[in-house]
Amino acid sequence: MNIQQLIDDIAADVRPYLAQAAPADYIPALAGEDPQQFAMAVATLDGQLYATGHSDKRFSIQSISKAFMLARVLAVYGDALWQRVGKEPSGNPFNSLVQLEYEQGVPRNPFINAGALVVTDIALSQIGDSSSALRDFLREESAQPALDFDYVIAASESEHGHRNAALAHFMKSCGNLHNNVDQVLAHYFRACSLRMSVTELARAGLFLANHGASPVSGVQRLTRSQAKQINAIMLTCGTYDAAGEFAYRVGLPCKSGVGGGILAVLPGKMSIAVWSPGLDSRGNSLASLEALDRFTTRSGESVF
Ligand SMILES: NC(=O)CC[C@H](N)C(=O)O
Repeated sequence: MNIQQLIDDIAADVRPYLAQAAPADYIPALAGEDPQQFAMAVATLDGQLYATGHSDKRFSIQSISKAFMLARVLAVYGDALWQRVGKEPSGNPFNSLVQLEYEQGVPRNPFINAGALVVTDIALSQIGDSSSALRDFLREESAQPALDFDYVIAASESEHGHRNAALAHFMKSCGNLHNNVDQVLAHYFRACSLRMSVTELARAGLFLANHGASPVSGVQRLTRSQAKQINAIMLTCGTYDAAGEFAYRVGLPCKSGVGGGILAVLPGKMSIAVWSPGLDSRGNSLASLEALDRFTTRSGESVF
């Protein structure tokens, strides 16, 4: 398979979709991204890196940070995590409040916002400065020491983050947040604001493709079994209430973010990152989904 040719063709094919979607506007600092941008990168376990489009442009990774934060917390805290958050698909939007009250403040999974707030809370208790630890982790895993937060985006989200604050306060009232609510929210928003390019993201995802062992840093980040667990949760919950459609069309564990990025993992082979800021109605990048669908369909590669 000629991966470079394939992703160049895909970049051309998805161009019509770029005009059909708009960036997230509930975080005002994200709304200004030009929706005509598209980038895709593939990092393989045999050390190759392929890229097309605006592949050096850094964007806000938003909820893709949830996959890395979960990896950090699972590594240090282990299965005790699952007493505080579930691992079932929610079937609801990522910022939904309604299920949380029925289920006594225990979020369905770590990839909806409520679940990520709990994971952040555990990270604060176990690791300390959870957002800086995540930034340092991603600097190592992308071999890019200059990666950083976007403080403007973090502040914009903090100012408008009333839903996340509602989720966090509700969970605090149920006893499922142990740290100060404002502190948890600040670390969560900062982690979401991290800026990375698709090439950096594809490289950073390689430890998930390589059964927990990072070919970039040389560190065993997760056990083989934990890497399988995270990939499984990405497949079933990583794209919220579109996880069924992603499994059907793409057939890879994926984690999306409202910045327009999606990280996809083909265990044993490669990590793929796609970015285009325009979102569909469920908060996933429209062109990135189209690109991943074409990638697995044309290459015949998927977990199925
Ligand atoms: N799906 C997302 O990327 C959501 C992340 C965003 N920071 C939020 O909390 O709303």
